[in-house]
Amino acid sequence: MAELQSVERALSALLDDVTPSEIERIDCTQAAGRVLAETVTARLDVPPADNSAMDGYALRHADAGQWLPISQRIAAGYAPAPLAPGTCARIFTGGEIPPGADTVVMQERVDAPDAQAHMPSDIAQGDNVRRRGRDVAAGTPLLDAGMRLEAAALGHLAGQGITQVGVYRRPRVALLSTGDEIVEPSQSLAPGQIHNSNRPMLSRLLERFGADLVMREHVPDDFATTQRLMRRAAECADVIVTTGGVSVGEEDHVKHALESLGQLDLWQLAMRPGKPLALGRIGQARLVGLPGNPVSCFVGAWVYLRPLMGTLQGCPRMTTLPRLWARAEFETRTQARRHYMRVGLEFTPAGVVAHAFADQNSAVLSSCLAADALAVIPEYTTVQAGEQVECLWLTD
Ligand SMILES: Nc1nc2c(c(=O)[nH]1)N[C@H]1C(S)=C(S)[C@@H](COP(=O)(O)OP(=O)(O)OC[C@H]3O[C@@H](n4cnc5c(N)ncnc54)[C@H](O)[C@@H]3O)O[C@H]1N2
Ligand code: MOO
Repeated sequence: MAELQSVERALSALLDDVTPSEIERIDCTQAAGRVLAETVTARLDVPPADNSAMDGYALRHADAGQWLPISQRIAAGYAPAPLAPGTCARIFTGGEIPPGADTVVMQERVDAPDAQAHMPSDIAQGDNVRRRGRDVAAGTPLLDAGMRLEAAALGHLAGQGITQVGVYRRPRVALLSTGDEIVEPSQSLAPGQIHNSNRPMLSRLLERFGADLVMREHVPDDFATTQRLMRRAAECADVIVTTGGVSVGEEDHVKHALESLGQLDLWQLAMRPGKPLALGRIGQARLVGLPGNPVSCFVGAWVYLRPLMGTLQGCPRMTTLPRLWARAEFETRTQARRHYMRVGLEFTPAGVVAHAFADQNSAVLSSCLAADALAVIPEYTTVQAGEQVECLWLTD
């Protein structure tokens, strides 16, 4: 039997000479979830001028403790006039501080019976003034290359009046589902058949990882068709993901087709689930051959496809999953394969607790439903309930 390869070895074989795809300029309205390919420098101060943090009155701090005539009214959106000495200005949240004023008093603290207002004396200079450039100063770095553009980053870009950004092209992925027994969810099952549950599950995970799914095909269990569809996939995709057909059976054609078209880099891993996982390449395209069992696909996607998508998109954060320690609410024992157990995490005041779904068989997709993390149980280890286990947090 072939020697089992470590997950680390497989990851380095998979990622070693992978470089980020080309850069494209896109509209910010289309940029959610994309990976920034350039450092963005702020060109504007945010806020662009000193403004009020409260509805109230703007004054010179030197005039605190006095009755002051109200010389102007400043709503947000309008340019103020300079503040006449010895007066105050009615001002609203977001209104620009008039030249000459340096402090705002919230209206709840002000007695203003008619056109005059009494300012309290216990105020500090600068109170309730949001200074120009407090959030972002023009000329400073705003966003770093390699970050995924999510809500706050998109808000920051808009705050700068930026409408286009350079991002890495999304990796093109071909998803091939092998197996004569596999039928679409819309079809009813004949004896021996099962529905294709891996395809929608992997499609969703790949989309979360930033992939552009350019081909989805069912591949029957014959060598010539497997070879033909894999060749076609290599022509249109950066990454070919196959499911099933990588084990040792006579109907497992993926490895042979891969060897005939390109090269098999690595096969047979010391991990559970996912032992027969195959890695290789056809021309420029990478191939990740996931075992057919749904849990092997789910775990394989998090452990291999996420780092691959991250590397292709120039996003270092996606190449590893965040790790945390949790108290095991279960017992388990491993042999020669490292076990990636699906666990739900409970965040308690006393720490994080990991609950494992009772049936951890690789054909039992139910174990992934409430999985927040993969508890990584090393080879030849016994875990007792109450012990700490290291978990990989399943986050985009
Ligand atoms: N003699 C041996 N047999 C097996 C070994 C072994 O070492 N020696 N390894 C076992 C392990 S571990 C795994 S994992 C499986 C993986 O085999 P394959 O990758 O060739 O996958 P298939 O046989 O095609 O399918 C496995 C299982 O998953 C079901 N499946 C496949 N595709 C889908 C899909 N798209 N949606 C839902 N379910 C799917 C398929 O019907 C099978 O039940 O091999 C073991 N055998
Ligand atoms: O390696 Mo298989 O995925 O354990 O069942």
